[in-house]
Amino acid sequence: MEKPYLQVALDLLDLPRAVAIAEEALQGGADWIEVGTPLIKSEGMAAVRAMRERFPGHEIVADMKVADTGALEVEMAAKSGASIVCILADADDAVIAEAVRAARKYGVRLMADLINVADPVARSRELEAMGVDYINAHVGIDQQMIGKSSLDLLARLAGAVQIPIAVAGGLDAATASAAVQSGAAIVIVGGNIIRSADVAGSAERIRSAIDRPESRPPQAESPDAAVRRLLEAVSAPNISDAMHRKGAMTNLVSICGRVKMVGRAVTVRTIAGDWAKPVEAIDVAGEGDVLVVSSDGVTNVAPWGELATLSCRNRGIAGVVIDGAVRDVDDIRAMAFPLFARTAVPNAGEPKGLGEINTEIACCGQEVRPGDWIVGDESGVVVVPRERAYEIARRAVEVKKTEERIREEIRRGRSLAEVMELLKWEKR
Ligand SMILES: O=C([C@H](O)CO)[C@H](O)[C@H](O)COP(=O)(O)O
Repeated sequence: MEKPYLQVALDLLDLPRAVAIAEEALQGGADWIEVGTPLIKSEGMAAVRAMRERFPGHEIVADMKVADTGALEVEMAAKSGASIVCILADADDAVIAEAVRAARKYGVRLMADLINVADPVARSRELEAMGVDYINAHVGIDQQMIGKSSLDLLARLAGAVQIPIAVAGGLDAATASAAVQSGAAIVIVGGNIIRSADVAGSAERIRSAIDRPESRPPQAESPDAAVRRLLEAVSAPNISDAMHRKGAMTNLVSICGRVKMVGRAVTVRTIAGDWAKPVEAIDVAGEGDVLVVSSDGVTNVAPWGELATLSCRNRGIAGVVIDGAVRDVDDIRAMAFPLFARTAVPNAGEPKGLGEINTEIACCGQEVRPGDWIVGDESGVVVVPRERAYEIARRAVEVKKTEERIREEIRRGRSLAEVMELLKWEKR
């Protein structure tokens, strides 16, 4: 079998950054350079021309995602220097036929992107018969965030076509290796190369994984464990960014300073400073849960203190959030327990049993339901709705990755405004 190609997808907005990142990726062993769809939308065919001029010896792939006017768009990309042009596999046959005619006329190859195709096997066969040169088993970035896998799509295509198959969608070294073992001839990687602080090193790791693929048994993981693992890897600000800057609780401080908290909510509504319900909720909560206590606006009485905290720690509870006051702060700090509250007061309330456990509550400006995910760190606390937890956790990981590369470019001497092109992207 021919050595698989590594195609780096430059899904960036800024051409000089894209050129610099392409250089580093080639140093790390990438072969083909993809001018990503976001780059084409931001910079147009100038991006394809620039890559052709800067990298004359490499295949330049223009990810046009052609949906209409097949001939015109293939011609534009070909005349700008692309050697491979990407079209949407789902485009009408009339578009595909025109794209194939233009590709032949201008001496370029066509890659059909299976993103969102209902019957990928049947469509791949049709595309091969129509003259498409490569099939791309691609799961798009938004689809990846809800758990769709490009490896699953690739597996469905086994033996379906004779033309080379590319694979794209969230690949890293381990999944790139698995893709090659499943027959991929071209491995396309975007985020896990271009957003890394060490682009050349990341490309190199993927290069060696595809050149010497290893079999690793897939790790079984429950959906809850996956969400927890992902949320533990990111910060509360990463999550807030992933939620379009929503979900943050207000006016809370981390009583123990530098602690991290991740868990599913057990909610408590307590009334008039009652501390019975919050304490009873400790026995309702399980290991890894977070108690979220709404205290009815009361801040002059503490429904929480050291003994409750100790009890939580014994049960393996991940943390506590109270939109009111706590006491015994010095003892709690000695335990370094994740406790978030508005303030501290010395007086406790009475254990009257007023309130409810595990009902929907309003707490620090957020609605919290039992089972929602709660993440806290020194920046504050965010609430992640349970039905979108996996997606938001995945998106937060992407936010963190994006920051890795930005941080590296700032370390190299550029300003944040320059890296982010703030002036260009101000809303007009
Ligand atoms: O084609 C892509 C996507 O639709 C954005 O344009 C990506 O290049 C492709 O998904 C590869 O990128 P990663 O998924 O980040 O590896």
